[in-house]
Amino acid sequence: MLMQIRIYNTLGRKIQPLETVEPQTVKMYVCGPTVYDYLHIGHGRTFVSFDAMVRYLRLRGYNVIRVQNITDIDDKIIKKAQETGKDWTEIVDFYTKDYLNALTQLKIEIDQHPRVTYHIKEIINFIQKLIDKGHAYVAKSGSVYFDVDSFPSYGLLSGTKKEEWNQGEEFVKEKKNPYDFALWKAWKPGEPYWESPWGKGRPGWHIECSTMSMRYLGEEFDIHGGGIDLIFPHHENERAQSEALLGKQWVKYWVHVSYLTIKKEKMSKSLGNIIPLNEALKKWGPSVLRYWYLSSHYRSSLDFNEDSLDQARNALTRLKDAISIIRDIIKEGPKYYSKDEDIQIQRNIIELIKGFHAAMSEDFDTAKALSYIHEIVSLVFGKIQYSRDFMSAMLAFDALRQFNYVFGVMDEEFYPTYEMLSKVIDAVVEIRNQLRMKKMYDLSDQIRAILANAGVKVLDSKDKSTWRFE
Ligand SMILES: Nc1ncnc2c1ncn2[C@@H]1O[C@H](COP(=O)(O)OP(=O)(O)OP(=O)(O)O)[C@@H](O)[C@H]1O
Ligand SMILES: [Zn+2]
Repeated sequence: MLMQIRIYNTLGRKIQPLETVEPQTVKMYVCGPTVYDYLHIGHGRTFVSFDAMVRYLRLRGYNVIRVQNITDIDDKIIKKAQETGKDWTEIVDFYTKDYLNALTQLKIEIDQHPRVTYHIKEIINFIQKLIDKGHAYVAKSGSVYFDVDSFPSYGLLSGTKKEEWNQGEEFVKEKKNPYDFALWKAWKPGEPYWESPWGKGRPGWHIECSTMSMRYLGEEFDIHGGGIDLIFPHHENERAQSEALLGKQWVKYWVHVSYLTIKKEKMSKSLGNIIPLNEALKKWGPSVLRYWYLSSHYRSSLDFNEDSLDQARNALTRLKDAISIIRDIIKEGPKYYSKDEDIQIQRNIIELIKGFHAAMSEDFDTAKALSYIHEIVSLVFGKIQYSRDFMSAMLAFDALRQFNYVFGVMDEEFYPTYEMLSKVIDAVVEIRNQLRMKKMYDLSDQIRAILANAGVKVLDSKDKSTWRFE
């Protein structure tokens, strides 16, 4: 029996067994960025944390559908356009590229990147239904607000009370209650707009995520996530709108990643203490960043300092060294006998792999999972490297392969890319060419045989050799 996966649900504030809506399938929606500026490493932490969850679920055989939206219309975008004198679409296109590029570098594959402005029709339909059901009202200006009093369990997700429901929007007299929030914002001169039954305007922030998640994941889905700053008001509002529309439970598990901090303060554009993600990627590379992010549990805060990144880099190097030792032992081939001590080590490794899964299964505790991997690595350096026991090496290799499937920090070690391989083969073929020109045919034939043995066929013509995989 595989270990049951359990997950902390902000709704209810406890760890619960993961029971999915559809068997063996997890549908997940994560709130993506508002594309008005470069991403910082705080954003990266949230996205990589969810990526590790997705990878672990896949390792455990779940089909995972992952949607992560792009907020491409918002007050912040309009403000940035006004400040820079650029068109808002130019701002959006530029920072969307920065975001997608960061995801690619961080090896995060999203299945669907819905953009708000591509879903205006669906958003308008959603709002209209809320009005028809008496959960929303059109104000004098043409803005539409959600009537919070019409949704009795408002505040349940965030555990907040009425006194705390200030929506952070400027106080608008036309609202029934100050805590009502905008579903549709009436047009103001100089702003982009779309036509709607209530006049020109644009969608509010919260309605977009309700509409797009429901469109791609259905009326009931498993995980809705983001950073903890989104619990209130964003997710509270999303839940209110969606459950008001559906009249039933919408999301099963609300999952939130804690802050990345710097000097113990939230990293945030408004506080001016950010480290741009693209700079960090240049300085440390995606694998070190991923390793560093995942060396803490997603529900604890993670404080940035250069030393801890250097430590991550060293730990990763040690892992890579362990893999090369393991590979050498595996290359030596199976043994016909293992000593008692080796059998003990083999059993240890199996227990450590179980520990890895137990940690990942208990609310995706990557920090604890990593500690089991370190123990395996210590066995490689301390024992297996000397015993050269084949089965111990195979088990350690399997552990590291599973670890990497989740952490995604040593892909080159396990799956060299075509690009990388072809560069190496090009170099070898070029050296062989030079040997042929010097008429050193013995050596060049030897190289051809070695390549053939590795599945690479060398094709000689008069003055040039090419190659292809057999
Ligand atoms: N310091 C941080 N640590 C972890 N996650 C963060 C941090 N800052 C933002 N996030 C998360 O990144 C995602 C995208 O955030 P969003 O675009 O709303 O950020 P933002 O509000 O523009 O950023 P900032 O908070 O710097 O102003 C959200 O899920 C958010 O919770
Ligand atoms: Zn959202």
